[in-house]
Parts: sequence; structure tokens; C-alpha cells
Amino acid sequence: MTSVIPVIDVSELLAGTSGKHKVAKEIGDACRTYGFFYISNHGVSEELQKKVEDLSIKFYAQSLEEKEKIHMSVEGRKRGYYGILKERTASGPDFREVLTFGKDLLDDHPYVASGHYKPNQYPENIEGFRETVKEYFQEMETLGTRLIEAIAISLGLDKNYFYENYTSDPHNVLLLVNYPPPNRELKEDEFWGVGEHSDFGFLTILKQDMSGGLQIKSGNSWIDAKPIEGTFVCNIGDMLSIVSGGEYVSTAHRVRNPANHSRQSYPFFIGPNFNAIVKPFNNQKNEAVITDYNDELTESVKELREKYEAYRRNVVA
Ligand SMILES: O=C(O)CCC(=O)C(=O)O
Ligand SMILES: [Fe+2]
Repeated sequence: MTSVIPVIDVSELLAGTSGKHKVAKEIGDACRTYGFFYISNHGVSEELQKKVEDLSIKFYAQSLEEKEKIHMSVEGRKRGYYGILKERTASGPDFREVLTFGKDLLDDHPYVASGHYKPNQYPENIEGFRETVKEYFQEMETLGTRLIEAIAISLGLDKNYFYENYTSDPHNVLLLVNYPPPNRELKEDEFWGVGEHSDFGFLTILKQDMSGGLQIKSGNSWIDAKPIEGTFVCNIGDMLSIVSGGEYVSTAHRVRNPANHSRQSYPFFIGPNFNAIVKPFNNQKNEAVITDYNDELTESVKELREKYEAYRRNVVA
């Protein structure tokens, strides 16, 4: 692997013009070689990105007490804030703090009704936060849909393969992440902002600020995924690698804030529907193994899955 992660201009893909197949091919090549690529001309306005950044900076500048008012554990929400060194990767606790948001599902969605899926928590003391984050989430979903279509095409599949099999009701998550500058005296620079890991979903679309610090694994060495103005960094997650039969790689990456000020990044993770069974598109043998596993599901999960299928049929109909 060379140290050049490609920058792919996706304007023709978004416009649906004749160059879109070339874009799909470039994406496919990058997915096989690096599992990472940058996208430019992605259509998400600088103004909206700046609004998200300003709000996120405002949120993190608050006291811990204020931030913990929307802690993830509030009413078992699983969405909201968690603090520095509270999350772990293989190298140890991560030196970053995180705000997480999922999709706002309707109250009659079975996962909401059953209590498995809790509503988002927004910092209501910061004006415009809810609206802006929702708008950004929506933009990321739309952009992600186009990229996933291109990935399907690049694998020789129908453009709608992922939508039909996996992403009609996708489990997407947006993080607003703050990496404070490590304090040398406290030896905080011995921690990773986020240690070596791969993403577990389908595709991640990341907006990083200009601080730097993101690295991706290449054999036994690491290459910098430097910030490039006007681009997002995209990477393949474990589940999409599985669907591709291992053809597309889910590459390990890590971050340490090199700046003497906070680094911010906003990853948007695209994952399959909650009840999806992820399997290689071209491997029947694996499919059989995974179907056996299905028999081991507990009765309560089976029941929930059936309710969900019924709900999906209704929503789609
Ligand atoms: O902050 C970044 O640049 C990357 C974050 C990341 O890899 C993750 O949250 O999974
Ligand atoms: Fe990651």
C-alpha cells in the first residue's frame, strides 16, 4: 500500500450523470486497497458543517456537570454524552468525550415501543442544537445512501442491493467527538484519543477538523489520514467487509490529538437494519451457517423480530 489515500470527486455520483460509474469504480478500487478514501464535492454545505462545529464546541466548553445532564445513562437512553476515559479500545481507555445521536424513530416503531430504542437527548440549553444536528444527520443519510449505491455497483450488484437487503431502515449513528489537548504533566499524552480499532458497521463518513491525528494501519506501519479542506474521510466497516466476502477491507485506525487545542471530529456510522443478518453476497455456504445461528435466537428476540417485520411491511406498504 502506498501512503496516498485517494480523494474521489463524487459530484457526478450525486448528480446521477454519466460519470457516476467511473466514480463507483474509483470507490471500489479504494475499498479493496485501503478501505479508506476521501470524498470531495459531496454537497454538504460549509455553512451547515460550521454550524455543527460551533454548536459542538459550545457544548464541550460547558462544565462536566452540565454535560452530564444528558449523560447516556439517563433513563438508560444509550444516546447522549459520555466523558473522557470512559470508553475503551484494545489499547486502553480513550482520551476523548463523545455525544451520540441516533435516528428519531416514531413512537409506534416496535423497537421504541418495546423499550429497546430510546429517544435522543439534545442539550436544550444550546439554541438551535436539535434542529442543526437533525439537519446534518439527514444530509449524512442522503449522502450515505448515494455512496452505498455506488459501493453496490462497484461490487457488480444492483444499485439497490443494500437498500433491499439491509438499509431500508438503517441503524445510523452520528457522534460529535471532542479530543482535548493532552496534559503532558498528567501523562495524558500516553493515551490514545481513540485506540486502534475497526468500525463495525457498513460505512463511516467522517468530518474531521484541521488538527490532524487520524492514522490508518498499513501492514505494520501507520499512515496519516491528514485533514484535507472540503473533504470527508470515508471508511469501510466490518459488516460491509463481510458482505463483500472480504474483498473490501475494514482497516484499523486510531487517533491522537497532536494539537495544543481541542480536536473535533464528527463520524457518521451507517449500519444495517436492526434485524439484518449480515452475510457475504456471493457465499451460500456462509449463509447456511448463519441461518443455523438464527435458530438459537431466544423466544423474546424472535417475537420482537416478527413484530418488527410486520411493522416494516406496514411502513413500506
Ligand atoms: O476522530 C476520528 O478522526 C476518528 C474517530 C473514529 O475512528 C471512531 O469514532 O470510530
Ligand atoms: Fe473508527
